[in-house]
Amino acid sequence: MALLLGCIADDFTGATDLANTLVKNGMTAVQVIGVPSGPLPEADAIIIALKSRTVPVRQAVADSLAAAEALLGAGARQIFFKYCSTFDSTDEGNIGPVADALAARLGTGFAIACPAFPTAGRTIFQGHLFVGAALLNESGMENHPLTPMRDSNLVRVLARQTEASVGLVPFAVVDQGAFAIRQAMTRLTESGRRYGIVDAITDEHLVAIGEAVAAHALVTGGSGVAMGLPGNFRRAGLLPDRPDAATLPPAKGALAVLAGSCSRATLGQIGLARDHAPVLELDPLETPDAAVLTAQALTWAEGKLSEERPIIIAASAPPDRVAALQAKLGRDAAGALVEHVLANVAEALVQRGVGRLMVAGGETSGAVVTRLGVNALRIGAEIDPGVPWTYAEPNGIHLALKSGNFGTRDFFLKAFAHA
Ligand SMILES: Nc1ncnc2c1ncn2[C@@H]1O[C@H](COP(=O)(O)OP(=O)(O)O)[C@@H](O)[C@H]1O
Ligand SMILES: O=C(O)[C@@H](O)C(=O)COP(=O)(O)O
Repeated sequence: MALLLGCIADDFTGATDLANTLVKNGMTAVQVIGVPSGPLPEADAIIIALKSRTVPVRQAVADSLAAAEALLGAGARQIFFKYCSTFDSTDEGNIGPVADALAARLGTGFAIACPAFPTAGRTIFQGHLFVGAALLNESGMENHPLTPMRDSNLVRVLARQTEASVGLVPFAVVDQGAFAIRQAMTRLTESGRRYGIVDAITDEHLVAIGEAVAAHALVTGGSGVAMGLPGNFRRAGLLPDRPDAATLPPAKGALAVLAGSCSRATLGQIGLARDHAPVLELDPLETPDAAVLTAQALTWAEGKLSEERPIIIAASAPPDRVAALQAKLGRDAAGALVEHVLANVAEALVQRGVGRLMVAGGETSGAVVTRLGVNALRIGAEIDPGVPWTYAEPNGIHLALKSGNFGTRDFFLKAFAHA
């Protein structure tokens, strides 16, 4: 099986989200953890999951270029740079600098930037990103612990992260389909734009955008716009029908949820789960000590592990408590403390028989998956848009990596009905 699409994702939940979209649209896809040191697995699409969303710019660029090299070396025909559907980044980056570096490596003068994901409520109109009915900067994302998003105008946000000039392919063009989009991109290129934010409100728009970028060396965006890419390979006769792309080995072992996301969605999911499953809420503000918090969690979990009902351990907190911990320790140290604790707990729980583990939060998932020594994730059935169960290799456990913002309120409970 020849590699068709080579993907670089800036966090681990995002990588799973993208892999899920590609599998649903008929590609086999494997998520590889970190820049691979050996040969890549066989698949139509490989998604290299990096933890590059919030690291220093220079490291994000170096890791992304190394990932691109591995994918190109394996024969990838197109490179997809996946970032968050809420465009999570800071004014320094890392979306702009990584896109710049990949564009230079691939020798391309233009790439789209389209994080839209209408199924999950992310739409773009006149360059402004909406989350449901709210502008990005009024959606709760303005309080994100690591990447607060305080401007919904993506042309402006991306322009702050790159020397290159950024334009817009507006709704009125996108709505006319692939040919019109292609013409608009040509006009942008001719007027010196190196990036085009592309409006999209429906899946039909995303499919048309996907078709319009068939010949692009580099595509950047959320998982939504990837839904149009398998069709390009199919039309080119490169992708056969793959009816069972999402089958995993049977799941076994005890159930657990670890939550490090402080998003509104995750806080709501924990709130609902309290009535149905044992929930431990860690308090890093009261006890900013990783060893003590880890011990608290493991003592609490004793005797509670079961194959029927998940235990839930959460560090998640509302914005005022997150801000208080950050004021005490600094933003990065606060995040790192909680990630370290949840990685410790994950490692110990797996040693104690947890075989089906849900992790809420992208950075949190990065810390947990790295600690567990996972090399690759095979993609299984979807629980909610953007979140599939996966099978971790070589560990043999089932993992679900939930973007903080994704999932219905009963997500933690219904997830295990699929496991
Ligand atoms: N109580 C808390 N105080 C401060 N930071 C926290 C707290 N709980 C979690 N965090 C940190 O917040 C960040 C959440 O980011 P992430 O896991 O990517 O979630 P999301 O998917 O919602 O973006 C992580 O770095 C996590 O360690
Ligand atoms: O595109 C998305 O929204 C997700 O795939 C994603 O990137 C998740 O990031 P976190 O919200 O930090 O988990």
